Amino acid sequence: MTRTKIPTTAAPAPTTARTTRAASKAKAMPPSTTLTTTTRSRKPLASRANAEASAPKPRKKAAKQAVTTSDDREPIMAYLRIRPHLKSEPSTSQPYLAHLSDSAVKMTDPSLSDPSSSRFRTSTIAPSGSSSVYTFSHVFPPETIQSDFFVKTTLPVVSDVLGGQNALLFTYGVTNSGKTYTVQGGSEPGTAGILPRTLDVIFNSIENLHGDGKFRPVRLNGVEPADPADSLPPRAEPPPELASIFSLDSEDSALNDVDPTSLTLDRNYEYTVWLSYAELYNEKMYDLLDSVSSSGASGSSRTTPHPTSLMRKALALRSSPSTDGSDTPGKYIASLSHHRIRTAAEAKSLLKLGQGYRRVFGTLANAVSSRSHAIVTIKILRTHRAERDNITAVQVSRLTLVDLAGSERTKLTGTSGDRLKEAGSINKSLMVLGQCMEALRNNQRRVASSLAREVTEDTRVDTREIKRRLSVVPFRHSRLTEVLMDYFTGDGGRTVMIVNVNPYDTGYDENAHVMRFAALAKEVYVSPTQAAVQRFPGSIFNAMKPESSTAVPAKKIGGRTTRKVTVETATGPGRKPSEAILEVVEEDAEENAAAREEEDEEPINPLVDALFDEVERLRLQLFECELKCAIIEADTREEVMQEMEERMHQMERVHARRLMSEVERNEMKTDAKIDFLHHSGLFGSPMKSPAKAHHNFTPVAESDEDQASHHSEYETAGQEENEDDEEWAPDSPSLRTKRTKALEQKKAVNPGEMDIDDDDDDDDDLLLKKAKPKRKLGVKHVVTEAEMARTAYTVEKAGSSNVRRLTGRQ
Ligand SMILES: Nc1ncnc2c1ncn2[C@@H]1O[C@H](COP(=O)(O)OP(=O)(O)OP(=O)(O)O)[C@@H](O)[C@H]1O
Repeated sequence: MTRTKIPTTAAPAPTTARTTRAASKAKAMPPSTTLTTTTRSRKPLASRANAEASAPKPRKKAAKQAVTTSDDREPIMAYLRIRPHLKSEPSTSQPYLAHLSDSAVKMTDPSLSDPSSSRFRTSTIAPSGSSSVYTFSHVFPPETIQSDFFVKTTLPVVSDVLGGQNALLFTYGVTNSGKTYTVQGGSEPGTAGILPRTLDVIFNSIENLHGDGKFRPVRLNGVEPADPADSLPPRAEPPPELASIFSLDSEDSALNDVDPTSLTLDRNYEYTVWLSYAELYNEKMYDLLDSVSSSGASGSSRTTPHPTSLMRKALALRSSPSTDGSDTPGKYIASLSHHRIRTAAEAKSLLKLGQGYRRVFGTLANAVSSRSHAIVTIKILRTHRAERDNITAVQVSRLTLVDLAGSERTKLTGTSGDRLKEAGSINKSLMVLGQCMEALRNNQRRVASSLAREVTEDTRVDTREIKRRLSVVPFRHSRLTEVLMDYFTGDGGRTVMIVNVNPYDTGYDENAHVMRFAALAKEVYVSPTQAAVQRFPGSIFNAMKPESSTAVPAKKIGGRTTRKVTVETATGPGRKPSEAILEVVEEDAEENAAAREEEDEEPINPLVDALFDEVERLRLQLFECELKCAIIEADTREEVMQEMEERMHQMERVHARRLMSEVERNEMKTDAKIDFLHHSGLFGSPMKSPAKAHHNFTPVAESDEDQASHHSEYETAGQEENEDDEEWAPDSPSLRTKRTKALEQKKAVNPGEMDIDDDDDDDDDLLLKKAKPKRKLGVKHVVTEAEMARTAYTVEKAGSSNVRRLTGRQ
């Protein structure tokens, strides 16, 4: 195995930790400015965290001098990863995301090019424009391989953590966009995700630098003496009944997929690595490595249902005490188990076990994809070799990796009932995360503009005035933001956001929201240089009780949710299907809410809290209404389209029939006229006697057979057309008979005079009359060849002009 040696950042001197913290606090301000603070006032309400994150604490004097340029602050790093189109998925149209450059993408609303397409749209909110350009720290095209992605996004972070800093890395994106693939990886060799690679790099780097594990991490940043038994993983395999139900396969190729990268570390230090794995499901925090207890399967037959009881407790969040050597307003998950790991393979097995439990509970909840946020925390305890027995010299750094659940597409997944509630919880936590980002960014901007005014106008700005204008950052309105808040308040360390997007078949609107979130997040500034190195003064440490003795409630806690679920076991070829009845007991986390409130240093304002709850409730309602509207809109559009299409077809058929009958009628009329002229002897031969002329005229009124055939034709056409059509059909049999009768009467009254043309009110005949003056029968007249040709041309022209008039063509 070849290893790449990469030098890591130099370890910060432990003695500077406090100074750096203070400086970092001041750095949680707008880009390029910072303000040194010396005092810490207590903040009212829930805004304390916000104020600490964003508000400057200017000294009353020399505020101007305190404003200095800072180059060590950076915005949240935002990386975009575009998911490739999978062969297993149906081929779709072009992606709506175009890769412009290494840092920019263009998103084009597909409904603009294909208005009938509804698969992309789930919202009735109009898009802001036809296309938008979004910029990121780096954009990774679909063909990016896992190792390249890891080196560019995560390796620097791992280096920081080994160097004594904290870091947060989280993935954000809609369902099916590739978040889990990015974090955990695929099943093919070489497709390990950033989490297993991180473990590989850590253990490659600390080879021969392992500490003896005398101390273990506790709370957010604390340490305590380790119990020798605690330092071993609790169990390497899941309970047998769960393994049989869900076929957890230990022969996973992902476990053997090892990243060879190694970082160069300071060899004066010894390291121990600790792992915890929690999930946030329905706004409740669970320990995935220590929260499932199983009473063994009682049934002996595989075909008969056997009861299994699964119990897990929701864990509370508590404020990190300042005695842990940090005044970071952070929260930690009380009673979350930390497991010491010695090899990367051990860590991967533990994670696999946790994923198995996550999958178990996810399956019990009928989830088809990750419906919970997974939080993996790797803590590294570093001790100088010269002080390996001194607990006060232990430094703690942590890397938190969060695989966020995708936002639910209610329209496309038909979410309802419990699923809607679950989706509501996910959306709530993601929404609050977005709100926090927005509030932090706005606060930082306000502070920046106030300080800029102070510098340019050389006037002192009232600090209280600045604080008043800062908005509350609602960290406490979701467990997710609560547990991550110390990263966003400026003290946490480097924060990396990975945005996953599937530009093929997921909701355009949802992806547009994700992009907007990313755009917002990368404008929030954090302090990557803040060393989370902790040194504990002996007096402080001795005054503290171990977390395990205070945090773990010994008594049985009420308020549990118990439900029975029937699960069909995994079946394979030759295996009979079997069922298992699982009793799932979930302790209600609300039980601990009172204790949680007690722990908070200051009570929250109930009015503000209630207002926030109301805002969240209304937003959720708005979201649901939008989805309902989208569904109704889509259905209505489809109905209207179908109706319109049907009408258009009908009109097309009617017009086609009209046109045909008109053309036929004109042809017949023209033929009849020419025949009439022939029979009346006007073409080419002298006019015969009037009696003969009359005799010759008669056949023009068609034979009975012809009349019958015409009659049936018109009847058929008449059935299909409007009644009006019959009126203006001048050659209808009835009209023809009338005309013949009138002609005969006229002849009887005045046999010497008879018009050749009797259809005076017809346009065509008018034209014909113009071309050919009336002639009296009995007058000897020879029609010349030129006259005949002119007449034929005029008749033809009249017929085609009629056709043009009907079809509307020129
Ligand atoms: N970069 C990639 N290369 C190849 N396949 C990928 C890639 N990203 C994702 N996939 C595949 O796409 C599918 C969905 O990915 P994944 O499960 O990671 O999505 P997700 O965002 O975690 O979804 P959910 O939030 O519902 O859990 C999986 O089959 C995964 O293997």
